[in-house]
Amino acid sequence: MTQIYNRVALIGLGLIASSMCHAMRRAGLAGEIVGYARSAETRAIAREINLCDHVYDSAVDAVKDADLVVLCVPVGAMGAVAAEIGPALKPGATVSDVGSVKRTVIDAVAPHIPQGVHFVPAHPLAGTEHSGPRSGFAELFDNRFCIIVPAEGSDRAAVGRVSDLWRGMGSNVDEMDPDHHDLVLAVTSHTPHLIAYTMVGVADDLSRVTDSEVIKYSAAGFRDFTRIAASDPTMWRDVFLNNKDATLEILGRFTEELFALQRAIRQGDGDHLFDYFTHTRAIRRSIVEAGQDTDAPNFGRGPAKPK
Ligand SMILES: NC(=O)c1ccc[n+]([C@@H]2O[C@H](COP(=O)([O-])OP(=O)(O)OC[C@H]3O[C@@H](n4cnc5c(N)ncnc54)[C@H](O)[C@@H]3O)[C@@H](O)[C@H]2O)c1
Ligand SMILES: O=C(O)C(=O)C[C@]1(C(=O)O)C=C[C@@H](O)C=C1
Repeated sequence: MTQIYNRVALIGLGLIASSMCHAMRRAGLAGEIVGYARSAETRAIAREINLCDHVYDSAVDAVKDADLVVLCVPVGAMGAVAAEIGPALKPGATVSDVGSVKRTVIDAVAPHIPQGVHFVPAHPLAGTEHSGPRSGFAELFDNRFCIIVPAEGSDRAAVGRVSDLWRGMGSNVDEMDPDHHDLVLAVTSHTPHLIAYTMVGVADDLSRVTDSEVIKYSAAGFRDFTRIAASDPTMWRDVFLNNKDATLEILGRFTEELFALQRAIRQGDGDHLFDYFTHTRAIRRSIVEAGQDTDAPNFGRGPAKPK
């Protein structure tokens, strides 16, 4: 693979940024990778494990000479980071991000991108429940989608280079508009996380269960279903605060379906349950066949390292 950027700066050095470092190095996509994280502890870890070629103590210093700057912070922090680095960006550079929500991130970041700098928002549909600079691995993006969300009138050459970078890191690339992205992700990612967090909360409410039995008898169902509830609370707080309308819409639909199933159970309506499960099983099986599933490489199988 050939080098795409001379110098890439990653702001925020957690799971996604560290995986990008490993994946870019694996394919030789960047001449130099530099980084910045807000906390001194994260910067120290990044230096200790040689995550980047250089870790700066300020975001402004990190982005100064970068050809590509990728914002890898929680979505609620994107606007403030963009405001800080905006004046230091090199003319002709590209700013991208990896945020899980696109509309509010674009609205928060775009006003801080100076004339002559390109903005190409992106979202890799790949992650694990782990976070921090030690949790990344080169294969995270292999065979996963990265959704590019270019603004109308974006420089196509800049969009093309960001797309090539993600392809070089192993991803398949698609483009979407921001509102459609946020609705799709509300169904496929955001609401499932909320429900998983809730299921753990329900188990915790039954303290008799949590005290010992949830651990002792934790069946594969509970474990599989709630793995994602171990994910970072800051990241997920920000996702819900920034994708309010779409997640509330999907939650409303989810609740309606749940009530219908609840009624079927109360009324002993086995036909309803059977038909519903038959239909949804077929859909779930087709997802497995399409490869967008836990059977796909590395889905949720990052190294189980603490933050
Ligand atoms: N984890 C996933 O599964 C996943 C998948 C795709 C996209 N994303 C998105 O990627 C982004 C990063 O997520 P992650 O999983 O790498 O998180 P993470 O918690 O592993 O890392 C976040 C990093 O940002 C730093 N940070 C937080 N606030 C900051 C600020 N104001 N200024 C500078 N640095 C700051 C933290 O110190 C940390 O280093 C988020 O926007 C998230 O929505 C996450
Ligand atoms: O596998 C996981 O742990 C994830 O939650 C990854 C996941 C997802 O929901 O698929 C989480 C958030 C993202 O923005 C993209 C990917």
